[in-house]
Amino acid sequence: MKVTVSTLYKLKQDNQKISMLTCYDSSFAALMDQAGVEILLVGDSAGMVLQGNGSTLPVTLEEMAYHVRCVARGAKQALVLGDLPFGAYQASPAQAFEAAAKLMQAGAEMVKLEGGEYMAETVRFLTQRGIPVCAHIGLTPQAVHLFGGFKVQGKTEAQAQQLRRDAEALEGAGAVMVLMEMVPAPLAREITANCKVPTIGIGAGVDCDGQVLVMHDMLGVYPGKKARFVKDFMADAPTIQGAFEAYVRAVKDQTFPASEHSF
Ligand SMILES: Nc1nc(=O)c2c([nH]1)NC[C@@H]1CN(c3ccc(C(=O)N[C@@H](CCC(=O)O)C(=O)O)cc3)CN21
Ligand SMILES: CC(C)C(=O)C(=O)O
Ligand SMILES: [Mg+2]
Repeated sequence: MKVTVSTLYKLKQDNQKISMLTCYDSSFAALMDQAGVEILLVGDSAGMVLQGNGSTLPVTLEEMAYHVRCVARGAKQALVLGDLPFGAYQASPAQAFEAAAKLMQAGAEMVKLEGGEYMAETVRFLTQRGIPVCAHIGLTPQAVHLFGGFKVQGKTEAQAQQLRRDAEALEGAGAVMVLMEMVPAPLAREITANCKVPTIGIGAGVDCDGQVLVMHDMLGVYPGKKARFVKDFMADAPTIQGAFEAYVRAVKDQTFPASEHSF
């Protein structure tokens, strides 16, 4: 059955975990779709794992639209989530709408943007105009140069309080999903409990409503530094299809992420 926003709400209600992987092309999209991955995130991580840059900042909206078109052709059941790239949405709600519309026309069924409370106005602008939005909080990689590296967020009580406010404001503005990256597990658990919409974690512990990994990381083919939250599912799988299936199983039965993958 086609995965929709309602499917995701129902999974949260029923305490069933949601699996998400990044995907950039049609062949992998078909394999992930077959393996039962509910959401294919066309991530701006493409700038790192496909293009070889040291950050996600060089990725353009046109490049993202191209990958969304590729993935949308391979995805039959999975929901296609398109990442808005750096510089395409931060200037104003109107700029964000134009960029989001391009990804929706390319085949995205939801868009993701990075930022906390300060992006609530933009989230409201998009959702009021028919575009489902996933809000990405915690470590927002497009702000890597402000953070001074890909580091855990929300470690001090003041930062934790800000993250709680971020999730609340974005949900209040109409975000249909909240993604938390590099957030201490107990804080992500608390935010998830207080969120009506599903939360997805990466380096945010096992108690989020779902998990996401970058495909190249979980297949063990990314040559860069391996973050703590990464597990190589290819290590114990006979095929790539098997690795995708093992990932979905591990997310569903909550054996991934383990404490060694969490902060
Ligand atoms: N291949 C890949 N995987 C990703 O998960 C990913 C990307 N690229 N590109 C965009 C962002 C950047 N991300 C990253 C990149 C590195 C770390 C990392 O090395 N973290 C260390 C330091 C932790 C700390 O100092 O707080 C770690 O041990 O996890 C984390 C997230 C997550 N995203
Ligand atoms: C790491 C995930 C959440 C992402 O935003 C991406 O792959 O671009
Ligand atoms: Mg991204």
